[in-house]
Amino acid sequence: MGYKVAVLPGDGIGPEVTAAAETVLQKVASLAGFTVELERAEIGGSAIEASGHPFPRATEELVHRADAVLLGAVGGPRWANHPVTPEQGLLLLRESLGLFANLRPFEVFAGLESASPLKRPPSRGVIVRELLGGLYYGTPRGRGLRADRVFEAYDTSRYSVPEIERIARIGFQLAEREGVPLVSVDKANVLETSKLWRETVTRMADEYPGVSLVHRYVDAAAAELVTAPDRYRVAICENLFGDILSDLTGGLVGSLGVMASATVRQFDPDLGLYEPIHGSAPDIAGQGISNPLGAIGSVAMMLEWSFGLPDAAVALNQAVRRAVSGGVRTPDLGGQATTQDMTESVLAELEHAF
Ligand SMILES: NC(=O)c1ccc[n+]([C@@H]2O[C@H](COP(=O)([O-])OP(=O)(O)OC[C@H]3O[C@@H](n4cnc5c(N)ncnc54)[C@H](O)[C@@H]3O)[C@@H](O)[C@H]2O)c1
Ligand SMILES: CC(C)[C@H](C(=O)O)[C@@H](O)C(=O)O
Ligand SMILES: [Mg+2]
Repeated sequence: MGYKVAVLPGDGIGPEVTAAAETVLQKVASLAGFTVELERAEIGGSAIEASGHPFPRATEELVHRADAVLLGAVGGPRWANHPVTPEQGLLLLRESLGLFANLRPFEVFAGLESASPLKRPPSRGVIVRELLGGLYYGTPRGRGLRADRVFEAYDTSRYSVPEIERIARIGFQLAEREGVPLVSVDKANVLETSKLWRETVTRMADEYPGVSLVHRYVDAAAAELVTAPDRYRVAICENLFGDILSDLTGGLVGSLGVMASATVRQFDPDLGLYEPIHGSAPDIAGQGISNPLGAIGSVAMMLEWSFGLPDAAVALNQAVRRAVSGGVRTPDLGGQATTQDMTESVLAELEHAF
C-alpha cells in the first residue's frame, strides 16, 4: 500500500515538530510494510512571505490530492497585523477540506503523572470539537463606526441542525465504541445556538440507547474538567468551547506539547487533517527544544483514521509511551532533552514495537 501525505510545516516550531513526525512516519512505514510519499507546501506566515497569501492555491491543490494532511503550526508576532493573518490560512485550509470533527484526546502518560498539576491526574478522554462553525465562520463579522459614531467590532455564531447532527453523531459513535457516557457541553442557559445544540443532541439520544447522555454548561464543565476529569471520556462541543477546553486538558496532562489531534468527517478511513493542538510557540522557536510528541501522536491518529492501520497506531503509541517512561523529557516536561533526543528515543522504541 502507498499513501500520499501533504506536509504543511508552517511557522515557529511547526517545521521542527513536523520534521520529527515525518521521520517517525517513514520509520513506521518501513516497519509496517507500506510506503508514504511526503510532499510539502507552504501555509501561514511562511506562505505570506513566499506568495503573499497564507493559504496559496498550490497548497490547496496539494491537500486535495492527498490521503492525509500533516500540519505543524501557524502564526507569530511578525504577521499579527498583516491584512490576512496566518491563522486565517489555517481556517481556510480546514474549510476547504470540509472536515468538521476535530478529535483532541488527552492522557497522562505513565511516568508523567508528576507533570500534571492535579493530585489525581486524569486517565484519558477526548474533546470532540466542532471545527467548521460557530464564531469562527459565522457572518456578518467586521468592525466599523455605528450610527452614533462609536467604533465597534462584531462576530456572529451560527449553527444549523445538520451541522450539529453530524458532530453529535461522531460523539455518540465514539461513546458507544468506548462504552462511556457522552458529555455534551454548551451554554444553553444563554445562547440561542446552544439551545438548538442541546435540543438536537437530546433528540438524537434515542438513536443510541446504549449511550447515556449528560449535558453540562461550559463554565461548569471547565471546573469539572479540573476536579473530576474522568467524567469526560467523550465530550462534544462547539468550535470555540472546544478550542479552550482542549488547551485546558493540555494543562491537565502537563504540557500542550504532547497534545495531538485528528480532524475527520466519518468513522471509516478517509482524508483527515492531523495537527498538534499547540501553536507556533514563538518563545521557544528555533532552539530545537520543542516537544514533538503532539505531532508524533497526530501521526498515530493518521495511521488509524486515514490509513485504516489501527495496529500500527497502537505500536507507535506504545513506542511513545515507552520512550517517555524511559525518562526522555523536553523542557516543557521538566527535562533537558532536545526535539531530536525525544524523536530518536521514539524511533529506537519503534524497533521493538513491530
Ligand atoms: N494550530 C495552530 O497552528 C495554532 C494553535 C494555537 C496557536 N497558534 C498560533 O501560535 C502563535 C503562538 O500562540 P500561543 O503562544 O498562544 O500558543 P502556543 O501553543 O504556541 O504556546 C503556548 C505555550 O506552550 C508552549 N508550547 C506549545 N507547544 C509546545 C511544544 N510542542 N513543546 C514545548 N512547548 C510548547 C509554548 O512555548 C508557550 O509557552 C499565535 O500566533 C497563535 O495564533 C496556532
Ligand atoms: C490558530 C487558531 C486559528 C486555532 C484555532 O483556534 O482553532 C488554534 O488555536 C487551534 O487550536 O488549532
Ligand atoms: Mg487552540
